[in-house]
Amino acid sequence: MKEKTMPLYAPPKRSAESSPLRLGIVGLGTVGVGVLRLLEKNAAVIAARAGCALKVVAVSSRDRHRNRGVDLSGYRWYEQPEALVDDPEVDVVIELIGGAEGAARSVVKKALQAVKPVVTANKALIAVHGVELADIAQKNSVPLMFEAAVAGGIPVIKAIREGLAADHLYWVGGILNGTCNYILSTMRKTGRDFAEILKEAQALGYAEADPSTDIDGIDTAHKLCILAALSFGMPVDFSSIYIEGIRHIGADDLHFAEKMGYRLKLLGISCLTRNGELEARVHPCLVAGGHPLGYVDGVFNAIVAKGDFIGQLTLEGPGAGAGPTATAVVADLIDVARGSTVPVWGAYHSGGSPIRSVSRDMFEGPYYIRVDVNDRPGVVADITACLRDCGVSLKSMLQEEERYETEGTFKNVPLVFITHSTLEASVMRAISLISALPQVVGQPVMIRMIGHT
Ligand SMILES: NC(=O)C1=CN([C@@H]2O[C@H](COP(=O)(O)OP(=O)(O)OC[C@H]3O[C@@H](n4cnc5c(N)ncnc54)[C@H](OP(=O)(O)O)[C@@H]3O)[C@@H](O)[C@H]2O)C=CC1
Ligand SMILES: N[C@@H](CCO)C(=O)O
Repeated sequence: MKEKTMPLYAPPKRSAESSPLRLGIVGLGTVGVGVLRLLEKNAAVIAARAGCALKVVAVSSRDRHRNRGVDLSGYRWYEQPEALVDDPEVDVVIELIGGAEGAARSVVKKALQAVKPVVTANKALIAVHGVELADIAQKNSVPLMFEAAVAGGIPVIKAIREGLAADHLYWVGGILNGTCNYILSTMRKTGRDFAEILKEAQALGYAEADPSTDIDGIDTAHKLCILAALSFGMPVDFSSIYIEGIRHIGADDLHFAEKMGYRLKLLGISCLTRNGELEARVHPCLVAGGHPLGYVDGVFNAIVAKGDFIGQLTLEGPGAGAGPTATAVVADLIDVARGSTVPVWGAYHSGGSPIRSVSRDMFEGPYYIRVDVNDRPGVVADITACLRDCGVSLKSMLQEEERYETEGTFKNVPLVFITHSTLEASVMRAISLISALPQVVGQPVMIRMIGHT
């Protein structure tokens, strides 16, 4: 057995048992203000569970004069978030700025180097610089906590790192971005426009400062990177994760998916392959009816974990927004106050390079392929010949009544094919042959699928 490399963490020193744990918050946006409100409203229950009061003493944000709807007069204000770390009365630093670089990174690094516990909701930072930060935290025996970084209010990090600590997990993934799930499920239910629904998600405080981070799948990949690291006990190289967002998803594909008994979700999926390699990917995915992820709608997130002894476990709840995210941040603060901590990646190990995901050629599963064609005799035979030549087996096919404009005497119609489980490399080859057929209009659309379990 490997020697444990991380000494036990001692709770931050307070002047007396009864004295409060003193907090400094950098970033007073959706989550920062949510944390202030929660700490104030639930102060008594939080103190009872933490063993001491949690008291905010200092804050920092960009604009001192912005009305945030909360009274900040009782806190010391820092123009520079790094200066807050130097405040000797700040026991714990709470980073709620966001972003993998800039002030968020320098504040967290500085706090850990100063042996001040850090609580953050910043998945970008942990996914991209987690290895470096975890090394500092472990070297200094200081907690680096990030429950809020994955799936907002769902305590998934605690569940995986502590609740499932005894099991060998081999699959973990799910719906990890509230904004995308809100957009896709609202589009499906209302038929409304993508851009309009995105604006709504922004107004509700779900979206990242730059919402392309959400809709291009990057936020999901950040969270997946953290989940995979915790599930498989070692850091994951973020740059190796395959990422595809939801910009290209149109009403047609939502319609066909529904008609064929599937729901379209943006999923983050990570698993160990038959060869024991890591597979980590983010992409829109058709989920079969009856699958636990199929009916998770709106801003809700859900995570499925599979392990040798647990079997399959699903956690579902609000994945974004001020209230849910604040509960995760404050739960971490309570752990810090109690002096309880766990190794950052869930296992005591001596470090090592982050593991990389296999490439997309190796992905395996069923696929949905939509091809818009000029409806001439033999077109289906030509397409299925391409699939046959690439070793791709068909499970089902759908052709609706023609709905497209006429072109000459033949109409353009969408054909939808669902394949049996197959290698992505074969599907990509087949699609490139299909797109070269003269009857094919535009580019075929390919969407990955997962089955019932
Ligand atoms: N919103 C959500 O539902 C969730 C968010 N998160 C994560 O929580 C973190 C915060 O997100 P959220 O509250 O939504 O973000 P917001 O954009 O609402 O707030 C960010 C805050 O950081 C402040 N800020 C930005 N740059 C600096 C800087 N250089 N120095 C000091 N303060 C700065 C801003 O200041 P000012 O207000 O003065 O402009 C603002 O108050 C992010 O890491 C995000 O990914 C995690 C889970 C859910
Ligand atoms: N922008 C993120 C916030 C929660 O991490 C989301 O929509 O899920």
